[in-house]
Amino acid sequence: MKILVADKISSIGVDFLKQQEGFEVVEAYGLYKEDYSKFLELAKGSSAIIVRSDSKVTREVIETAAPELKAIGRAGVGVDNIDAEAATDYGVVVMNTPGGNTIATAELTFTHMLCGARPVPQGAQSMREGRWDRKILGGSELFKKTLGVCGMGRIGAEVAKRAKAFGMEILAYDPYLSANKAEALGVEAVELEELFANSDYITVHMPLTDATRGMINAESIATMKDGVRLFNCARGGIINEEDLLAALESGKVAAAGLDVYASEPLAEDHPFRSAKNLNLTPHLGASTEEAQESVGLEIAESVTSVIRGGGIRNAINMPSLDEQTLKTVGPYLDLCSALGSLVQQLALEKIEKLKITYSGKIVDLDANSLTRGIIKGFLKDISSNANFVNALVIMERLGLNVDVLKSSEETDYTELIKVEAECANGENVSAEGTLIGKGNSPRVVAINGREVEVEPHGCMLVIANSDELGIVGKIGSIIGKDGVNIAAMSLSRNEVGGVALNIASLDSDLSDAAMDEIKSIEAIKQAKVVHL
Ligand SMILES: NC(=O)C1=CN([C@@H]2O[C@H](COP(=O)(O)OP(=O)(O)OC[C@H]3O[C@@H](n4cnc5c(N)ncnc54)[C@H](O)[C@@H]3O)[C@@H](O)[C@H]2O)C=CC1
Ligand SMILES: O=C(O)CCC(=O)C(=O)O
Repeated sequence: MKILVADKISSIGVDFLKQQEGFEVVEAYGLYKEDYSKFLELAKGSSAIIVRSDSKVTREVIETAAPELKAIGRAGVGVDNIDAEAATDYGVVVMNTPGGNTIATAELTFTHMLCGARPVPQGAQSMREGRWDRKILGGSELFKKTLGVCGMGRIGAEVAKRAKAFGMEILAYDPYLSANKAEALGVEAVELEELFANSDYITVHMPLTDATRGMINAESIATMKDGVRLFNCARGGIINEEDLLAALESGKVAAAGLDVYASEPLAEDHPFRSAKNLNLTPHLGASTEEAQESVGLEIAESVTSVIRGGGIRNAINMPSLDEQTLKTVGPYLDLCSALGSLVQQLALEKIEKLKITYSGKIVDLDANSLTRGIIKGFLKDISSNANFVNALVIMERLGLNVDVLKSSEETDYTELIKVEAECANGENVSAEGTLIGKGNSPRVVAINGREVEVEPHGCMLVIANSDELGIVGKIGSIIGKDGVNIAAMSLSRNEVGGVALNIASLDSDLSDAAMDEIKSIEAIKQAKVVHL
């Protein structure tokens, strides 16, 4: 299995990958920018692609690597360089490593804040240039100043903790910040306008989204204190670059520090490079030994786990599935897939909606994974690449609603999964199943509400017929004549002389001629071979 490491990650991560049996690790640092067609050539057939922020994993890259591509790993937080939608379409898990570079980025932010308060970079530069600029390089203190933190997530919170140690007051703006967390952090949660109006220092720590793009611009800067200091170690574009330049020029903004830019790398002749009171770093937030070791190893482990069919952690395009959850839901997944596939194959009309009901002790399990398992099975014969990642998206694209219910109603089983398909003609097709015995064997225990007991795998002949004498014999002899062995048979009927349901598990498929003969028996209402 080829693992393409497109950006330089820590050698600990690369060594971990190289130690994995069956992995061919291809290191292609810088190739994305230097020779894109060679990069695409290398991407072809990769099971995983690992990046930091230099290489982009676009739809074209994903299409090129598909269908082998299973995982895209981002050694870092921001996934703006990965087309997650395309990855989902192709059933590829996208994972990042939140947390691994939090401290590194919080510390760099604080470095920028300190350099915004005291002109250390300017002082260092003047000393290199042989000057002694004591008189013009005065600064101010962080102590007793107000810091406005926009985005009180992992990094924002770490910055706030450090600011408190420096004796700063902290205002926080984050629409998703709970009152409890604000209290625990000792920060005052406020609206954005209040933060802008009352802060001496403002730092942003949120992703670049439609809501955050240009959040700090000429208009909002005008509402800030004169001499405010601005910092961005999150994503370029949150602070409007032209407006920042103008505000630095006018002195409205006394100092600023940036680690990230609307376009990276920053152009050689970008006006930022000569702006006064502006400290720039080349996207160094995560560039500490510790952070890189942490995210490099973490992403190598996460990618390996996904490729080997293990737990999925920190996935951004599907719910993560830790080893423990996987262990608990694992035994149900074959059953789920079989039930989904069964209703899809048994429906004679166009299906308009799926209804899934979980009853009994299963309601405590991770329903999302089970539902994805059912839908994956449902889509088996509809979409060639349906998997856990893209199952829900494919259903949405097909316009098929999925209702999920957790029921407290008692059933004959300690746990029961029921999958019902509502068809265009108003008829429902349903299959119910459970796990039995110590080995947690999957069993289909009802079809269309009729009790059966069938092991759901291989070839199954499902027959509905009017309950008449000798039908089973007739069917058996046609199957035997066709040279097919019946492994098991389950019979059920609603009432004597009513409608009977026969399910024959077959060792191999029936010929068309045998199927025609079965269908020609007058009492047979429906006969279908399903493959699970
Ligand atoms: N400079 C660098 O090298 C690095 C930059 N980053 C960037 O820093 C940013 C923050 O990272 P983390 O703290 O790890 O992420 P996080 O997900 O823990 O925190 C982001 C916070 O932003 C908040 N938020 C979302 N939309 C918002 C809005 N419209 N207004 C205000 N707040 C909003 C969220 O509620 C969340 O609390 C990300 O953009 C990440 O890509 C992260 C690591 C390194
Ligand atoms: O990999 C890097 O150095 C960039 C880190 C970053 O921006 C992030 O994790 O969001």
